[in-house]
Amino acid sequence: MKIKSVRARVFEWKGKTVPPQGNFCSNAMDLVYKNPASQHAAGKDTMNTFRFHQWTVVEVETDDGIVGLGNVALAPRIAKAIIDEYLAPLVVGQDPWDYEYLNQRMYRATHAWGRKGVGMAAISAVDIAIWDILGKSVDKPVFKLLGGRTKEKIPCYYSKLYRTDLKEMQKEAETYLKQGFRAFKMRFGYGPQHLQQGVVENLKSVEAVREVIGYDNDLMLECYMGWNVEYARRILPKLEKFQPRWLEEPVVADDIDGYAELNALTSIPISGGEHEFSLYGFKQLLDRKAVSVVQYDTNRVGGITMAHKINALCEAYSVPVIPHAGQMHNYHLTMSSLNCPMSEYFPMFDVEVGNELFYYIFEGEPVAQDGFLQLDDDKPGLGLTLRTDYLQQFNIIE
Ligand SMILES: O=C(O)C(=O)C[C@@H](O)CO
Ligand SMILES: [Mg+2]
Repeated sequence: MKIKSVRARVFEWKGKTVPPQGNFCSNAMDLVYKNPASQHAAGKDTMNTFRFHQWTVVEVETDDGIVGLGNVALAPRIAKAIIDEYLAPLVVGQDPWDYEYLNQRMYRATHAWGRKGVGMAAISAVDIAIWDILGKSVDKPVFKLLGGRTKEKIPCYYSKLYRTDLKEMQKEAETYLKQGFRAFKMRFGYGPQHLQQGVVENLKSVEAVREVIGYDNDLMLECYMGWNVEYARRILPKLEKFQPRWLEEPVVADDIDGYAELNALTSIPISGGEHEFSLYGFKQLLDRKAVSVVQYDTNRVGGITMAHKINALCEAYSVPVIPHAGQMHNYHLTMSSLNCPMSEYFPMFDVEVGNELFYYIFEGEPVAQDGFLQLDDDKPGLGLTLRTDYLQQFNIIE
């Protein structure tokens, strides 16, 4: 079997989107003041540069007609250009079963500029499509090629609770508590630039959610790189009483020493990894004890080939892996490793930040039942197909 072609298309959502609400989500751009001289990169809402209403879909076809589906959501147009220009020529004519060779070929050929960020995300999309082909070619789900079923079903956590009105957040938590979720991730809305009032607001929001879900359910806290070490040093001790399962991405991904200091500071585990890339990136995080939970995203980190290696590395360090965002490319890694205790889960919503877009492009994503997800032993490959019913709401760039 040989790879015959690689097709990368950018799906640009032109449908309805939910406008920014409240303080939504602290993030890295919060620490950059709005310069009146020019349009702030994030426009009105600082989360703007992190919203992604496009997705690049990759279809790798073999000479015997198998089509593998891959995807990338970071800088989709740039990722498409990288795939068209650099990656496709490296894999066309090759045997998809040589997936380690092909992953290394793409990683090394683009190493001068692509070892972090969108270069690795583009490689991820091609690699995911290759694994879809492998599963389809032997009529097995991808997780069966990675180690098989390690769980009867996958526990998942409800992930949203962006910082809007506290009563709204409590209603949202109540709704999903009633749907059987036993773990919840909420977002802070305030950071250093909001001074002590912001600290008070952050603590109030955690208290409000804890009031609804109680203390016999997991609560995770998301900062999305919106703090700095000084601010985190001040607020973390105040958060311990809420017993969070982890606090996520307090500072920018490059501040590994900052992560390590905060991870050792209190009883609250620090998590991260959705903005880290390659096996070596995670070795660095583990060697420096920067995180207590690893959260790579398989469509960013270097694909299934790379994520599978990182799963093994994290197991050796006894650091659990709970991949970012849910989505099928991550669920197969979680199902196939005992060191992956649960998955993140965004139910299908109106398009807001962009994580939801996956549901509007792909058919086959599992729907959580009572806080669990199931993968099908008899669905070959990733178990995804392209939807047609929302196609009208996308601009598609070939
Ligand atoms: O789901 C996450 O962990 C993310 O970082 C998504 C982003 O929307 C902010 O939470
Ligand atoms: Mg996150």
